[in-house]
Amino acid sequence: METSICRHVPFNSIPSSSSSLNYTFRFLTPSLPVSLSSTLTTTNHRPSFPSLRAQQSEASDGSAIEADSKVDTKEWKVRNSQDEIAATQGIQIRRRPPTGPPQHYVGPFEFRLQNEGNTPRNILEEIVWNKDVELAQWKGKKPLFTLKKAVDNAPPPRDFIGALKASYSRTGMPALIAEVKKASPSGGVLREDFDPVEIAKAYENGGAACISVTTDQKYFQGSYENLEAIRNSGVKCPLLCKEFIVDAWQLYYARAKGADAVSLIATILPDLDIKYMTKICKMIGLTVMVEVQDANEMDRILGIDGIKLIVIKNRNLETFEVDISNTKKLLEGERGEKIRQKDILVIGESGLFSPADVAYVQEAGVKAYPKFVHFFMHTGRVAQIIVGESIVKQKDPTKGIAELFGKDISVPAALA
Ligand SMILES: O=C(O)c1ccccc1NCC(=O)[C@H](O)[C@H](O)COP(=O)(O)O
Repeated sequence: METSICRHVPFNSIPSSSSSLNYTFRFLTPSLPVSLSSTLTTTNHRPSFPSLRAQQSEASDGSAIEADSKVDTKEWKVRNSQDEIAATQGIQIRRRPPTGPPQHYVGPFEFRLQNEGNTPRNILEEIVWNKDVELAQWKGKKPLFTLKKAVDNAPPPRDFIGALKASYSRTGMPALIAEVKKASPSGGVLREDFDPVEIAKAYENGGAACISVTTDQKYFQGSYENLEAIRNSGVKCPLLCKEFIVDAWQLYYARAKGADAVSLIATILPDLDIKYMTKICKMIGLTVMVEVQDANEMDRILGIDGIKLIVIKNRNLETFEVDISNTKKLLEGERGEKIRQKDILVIGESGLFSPADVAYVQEAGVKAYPKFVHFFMHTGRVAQIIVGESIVKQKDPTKGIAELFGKDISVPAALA
């Protein structure tokens, strides 16, 4: 193995409060999270910070190579500092492969084996690394300023939360966000004859409140074209763009393609990114939900102001294990109380296949209120669910919804 090194210090042992890291962070991004600072400037698969590059080139006595080397070093430190900040919040997913330091780097704190650890540790990390490469290509083709124009011309955002509440009030059962997805890493290809618009219409006819559309191409065989086609097809249900969002560019793109809502994944995104992305969503009219899978993530998100929708995932994205009691666990005790106080809507997600599963998550987080109060109370309990596999696999997804709920929840013709 090639080495540039004499001693190996594990990544986590680099002092996260080192002045060099803090300096780099402030220098590049006075007010934005590091990961978002690249939104406006990245054009290839490695974030290059042109303004910094320009400054460095001017500062060196005309030596472009030396300047490039310094910039590479700074970029490398910035990327690593991103992961360090995330790690302090319990985030294990590394946003990019931790490639070794640039050739000329002689760091004050660390020496490292080159290429060590450049294999994703799990499927989620692999998806995120791939997203980074994909995004660089997309951004090259559609820079942010062109997207901003497209957002201005997009069909107006619809009331995602209103649709969920209306459905729950109508049926007394969790409002369904029905997922249009062709394949998934855990389930493989779920449906060969996949017509996204037909499936979305079948869901709407079956009583879905909202529709989730997976847009990741490589792992879910989804696309933004599917999202756009459903939006333009006359389907009235508000649309969730189900993506692995790692960059604000994706928010603009989702809105431009007609999305009404997006989901942010706490397993991937540090708090600062979530706060910043939430602000952007508000600006462009997207409803935000944040997905959590454990108590630490739930506590982090409950500490962020302005989050109105929390998705509790029953599938561990790192291991694929499904455990629907996760929803119940995360709503117990003080957490449940805080959710009620903050007026947050909870969505149960993944692994729901039967009326018993739906009833189980519906009961999760329920306090001992009289039944008629439950009927009007959306917060603090699971009054909405996201379901993909169990209904998309059915020959007739409309019937699939009735089977999932154990009854017909479609909107009566007189109300439609
Ligand atoms: O579903 C997967 O295999 C998967 C793997 C890695 C990351 C995310 C994954 N799923 C994303 C989703 O959000 C699911 O599509 C959603 O929870 C619906 O789940 P289900 O009803 O079990 O299809």
